[in-house]
Amino acid sequence: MPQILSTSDADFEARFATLLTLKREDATEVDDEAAAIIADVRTRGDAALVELTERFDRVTLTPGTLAFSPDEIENHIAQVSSEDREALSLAAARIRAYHERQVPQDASWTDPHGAVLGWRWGPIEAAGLYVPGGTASYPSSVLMNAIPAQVAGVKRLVVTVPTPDGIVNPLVLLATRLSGVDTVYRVGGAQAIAALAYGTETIAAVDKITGPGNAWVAAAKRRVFGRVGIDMIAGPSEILVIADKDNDPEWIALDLLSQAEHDTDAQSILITTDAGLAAAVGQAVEELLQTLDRRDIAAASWRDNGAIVTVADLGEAAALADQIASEHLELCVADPEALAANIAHAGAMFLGKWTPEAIGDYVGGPNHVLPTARSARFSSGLSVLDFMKRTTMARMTPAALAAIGFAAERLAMSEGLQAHGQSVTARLSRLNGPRR
Ligand SMILES: NC(=O)c1ccc[n+]([C@@H]2O[C@H](COP(=O)([O-])OP(=O)(O)OC[C@H]3O[C@@H](n4cnc5c(N)ncnc54)[C@H](O)[C@@H]3O)[C@@H](O)[C@H]2O)c1
Ligand SMILES: N[C@H](CO)Cc1c[nH]c[nH+]1
Ligand SMILES: [Zn+2]
Repeated sequence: MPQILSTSDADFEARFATLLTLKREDATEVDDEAAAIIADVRTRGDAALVELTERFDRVTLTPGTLAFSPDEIENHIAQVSSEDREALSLAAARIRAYHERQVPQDASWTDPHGAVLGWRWGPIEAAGLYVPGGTASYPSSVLMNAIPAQVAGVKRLVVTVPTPDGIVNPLVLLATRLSGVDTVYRVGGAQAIAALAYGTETIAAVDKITGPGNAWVAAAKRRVFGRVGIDMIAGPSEILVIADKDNDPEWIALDLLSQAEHDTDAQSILITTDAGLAAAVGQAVEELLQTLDRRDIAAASWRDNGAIVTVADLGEAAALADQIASEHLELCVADPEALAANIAHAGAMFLGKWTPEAIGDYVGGPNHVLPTARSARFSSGLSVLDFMKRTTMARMTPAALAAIGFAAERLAMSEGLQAHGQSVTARLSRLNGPRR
């Protein structure tokens, strides 16, 4: 059974606080396991990758077969049906059009003293894109990672993807072709993150790692941050649906299950103002669960991490939503824009009952690599900006230096940093002659 809560319950606060801690995403044991895997890959490189891939994905590789060869890629792609090609191309086109609007502008201006100031944007050089593949395959995640990177102008794009039992979805490889990926490595989990961060004999280290994954992937990304950049913590999926009484319980139940079926560590929560809808959705979830191929995963996620919360009004719902800061937030209410205006924290919002979260997973256009485990309180979904850096620019003229340099001298003196101050003084002296 999922958690059944009401804000009118005497123990609501305590139970809600527990709900916020249910996900295993940052559990200590997962973190310890990820740390051990990273240390192993750092020490033993390819040999560790080969061994860990055999242990976790049941695939026997050699350093020479860690990467898909161009011929293998072509042979897999040849199997893709025209219907699947068309669907993937439509998704790619919409994702590209959305992300092209994110390209930032350089800026440059002359201030009143004549100093030229501004900033310049440029791409990072090499990105490692993690594409999950442990229990499901994610061609859509290839597009969501690689298209913003390509739009940003990243020079080297590599993908790592686990291939359990040696199986790869050919659409994953087609997606890499559609989005400018240079190399695809069949490695997953914390070991893939370690290889991208530290490099091995075969896999060259990258500057930044992006992409979603399970709890081990998320923990590994946390750990390698600093050695390389990371986009965010994009761990096991989450959905929060806020619904009023005018909803079809089956639609809401399917939306909750759409994220529960990703992972036993996923989390699906319904907040509703209507007790009748709460009960009907609870029942619909139980019935629909039985029809899903991935019912074992979805049932475990719903049972262990799921919740149905009844609230007095949408104001209460908004306040709880900000605390949950869910990866996905569906607003199935009469005036979703008004409710959205009251909520600050969510990875992505889906407005109105005709916008199922799954549209955002595939073809909406916005990115589906999104912050989880409450990190939407301080981070955003993947974008072109994640693959770019901003460098500030400043050019002083003698007049500008003469006008503002004295303040730098004073501040340097107060910090006790003599060379700083003198680097300004030396120039001012040239302008004005030595000062007494
Ligand atoms: N937040 C997002 O933006 C987003 C987007 C898409 C998918 N996801 C999430 O991605 C995840 C995909 O998970 P997945 O498992 O299918 O694929 P995955 O590729 O993330 O993980 C598979 C790998 O996990 C490692 N692993 C599994 N069990 C382990 C263990 N006991 N110890 C150490 N390592 C272990 C293995 O190396 C395996 O190759 C799901 O949680 C899904 O919800 C999140
Ligand atoms: N819902 C996932 C993000 O949490 C993304 C995805 C890809 N395919 C299906 N779903
Ligand atoms: Zn999904």
